[in-house]
Amino acid sequence: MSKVEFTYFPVKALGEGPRLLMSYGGQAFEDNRINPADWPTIKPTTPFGQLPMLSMDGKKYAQSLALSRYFGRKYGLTGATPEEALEIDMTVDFINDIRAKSAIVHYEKDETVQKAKHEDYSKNVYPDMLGKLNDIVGRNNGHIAAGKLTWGDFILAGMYDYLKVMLRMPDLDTKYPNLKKVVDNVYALPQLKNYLANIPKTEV
Ligand SMILES: N[C@@H](CCC(=O)N[C@@H](CS)C(=O)NCC(=O)O)C(=O)O
Repeated sequence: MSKVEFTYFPVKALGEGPRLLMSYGGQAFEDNRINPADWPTIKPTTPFGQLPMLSMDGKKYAQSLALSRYFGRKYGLTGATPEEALEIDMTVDFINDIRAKSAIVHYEKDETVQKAKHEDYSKNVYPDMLGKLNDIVGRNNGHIAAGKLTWGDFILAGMYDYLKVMLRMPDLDTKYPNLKKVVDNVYALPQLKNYLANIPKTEV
């Protein structure tokens, strides 16, 4: 296999799941964190005009969840049965739904509308979704599905700090404590020690 290069912005967000998974699997990769000022030049060279992107064996691949599922398959993290794989997929999709809801608020340009949306979602949307996710993790032994470590745990762990910012919920750890358990379980994996010791600390 030729050199593997992973390209994303200098944040965790949608890139950290795949980065963590590659590190877990011992996959050497060039961790290309681009300067946002260079994005307009890079954009036309990507499969869908978006990042993250994985370059491997002369091909370019995109979509953070497809990349993560691919590494999950490679490293035996997709569950033991099609039903376990389904359970992982559905919970990852749900996490992504939470992220998408928060993005509706976060990227609203009108400040007054944004404030109103944030208040509405904080009361009527986030508690239900986060409560459900918290309960799922509670039933799965500190994991998002199948009662064990799967690629989906890496998605939640990689996105956790970003979610806190997007949800404007600095107290996420204490409000929905099971979510933090998933993060802690992933970040305690010995396979990640080297990667975690060497990444920028301030980014989300
Ligand atoms: N569904 C895609 C979404 C990718 C995406 O929205 N990427 C953003 C950064 S987080 C992006 O490339 N934005 C720049 C643009 O669209 O020009 C994935 O999960 O990879």
